[in-house]
Amino acid sequence: MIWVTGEVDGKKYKEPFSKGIMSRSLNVADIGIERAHEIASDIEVFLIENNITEISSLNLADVVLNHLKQVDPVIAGKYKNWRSLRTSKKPLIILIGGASGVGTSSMAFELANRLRLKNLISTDMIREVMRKIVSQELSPVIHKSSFDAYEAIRTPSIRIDSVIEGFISHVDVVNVGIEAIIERSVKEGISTIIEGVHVVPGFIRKDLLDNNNIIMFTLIVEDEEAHKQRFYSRCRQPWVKRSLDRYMENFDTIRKTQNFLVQQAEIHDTRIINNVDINETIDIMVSDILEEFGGVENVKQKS
Ligand SMILES: Nc1ncnc2c1ncn2[C@@H]1O[C@H](COP(=O)(O)OP(=O)(O)O)[C@@H](O)[C@H]1O
Ligand SMILES: O=C(O)[C@@H](COP(=O)(O)O)OP(=O)(O)O
Repeated sequence: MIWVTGEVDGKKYKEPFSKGIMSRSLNVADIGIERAHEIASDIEVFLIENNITEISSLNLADVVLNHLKQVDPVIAGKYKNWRSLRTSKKPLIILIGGASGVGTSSMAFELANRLRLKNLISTDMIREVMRKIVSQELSPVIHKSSFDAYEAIRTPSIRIDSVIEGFISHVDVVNVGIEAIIERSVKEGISTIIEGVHVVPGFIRKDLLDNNNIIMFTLIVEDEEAHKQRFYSRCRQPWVKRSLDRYMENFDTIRKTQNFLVQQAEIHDTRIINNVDINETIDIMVSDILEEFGGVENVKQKS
């Protein structure tokens, strides 16, 4: 048996070396699960051949890194960045926004798996809690969807486009919940992914964005037909209760919200990803995250 030792809050721990845990951590460097298993086995053989029965997690990471450098320097670089990210003193907060149907929940789930993050929050759920607290009379817009909130606007229209006005009023309320989750994640030191249509560039308080390891993505589906197709595929799943007709009837307003999200992302320098291929989207997100935070000690470097 090979033991891996470590220390948390001054307390020492010891656990058996597991090829499963190691290959999952290697997968973060984007090498595929089979290759990750092979490398984990190679590392085990190396430890056995060198009569190592106990190794600290830090030294183990060095063994892995040295091995990866011989196998593939690019993978070694990604693994190194990932290690820095894991040892960062600030939690990582990933925000994924995009109009209804573009794939924010699917991509957030995939990303959580890839980065081994356990805290995944949907803004639809934040909104649902808010709906129980804030009556329809007080805030009619949050009792609607983001794309038809304009139907609930009571005040005289102040913007040329009422759909966008409704969208802004709707998001503005849910955004309070998003900020609260960011604050709590920072306070507790928990890395978190927050996803949904309510993640809009320019809405989240600047001080929160500036002082923490926060990265935001705006997902889009450029092609209209492909975007429609996403609703078909979502509604085909037997457990999904949302009606396809409702999204098809509101498709034009959903596209308008997407245009607004793109505008906001451009103004606020947020990465826009055309979410066509799942793997490509994940690769872009992971590489942006590693690039932005992989090499830093704790807080994002400001230019
Ligand atoms: N890159 C992609 N390629 C193909 N299908 C996708 C992709 N991203 C998401 N989907 C599918 O599109 C549908 C809508 O995705 P979902 O994550 O529910 O969107 P959202 O949360 O943004 O409304 C789902 O059936 C999902 O499996
Ligand atoms: O408000 C909105 O645009 C959608 C967002 O959810 P997703 O389609 O992104 O999951 O919520 P809905 O009211 O349709 O349940």
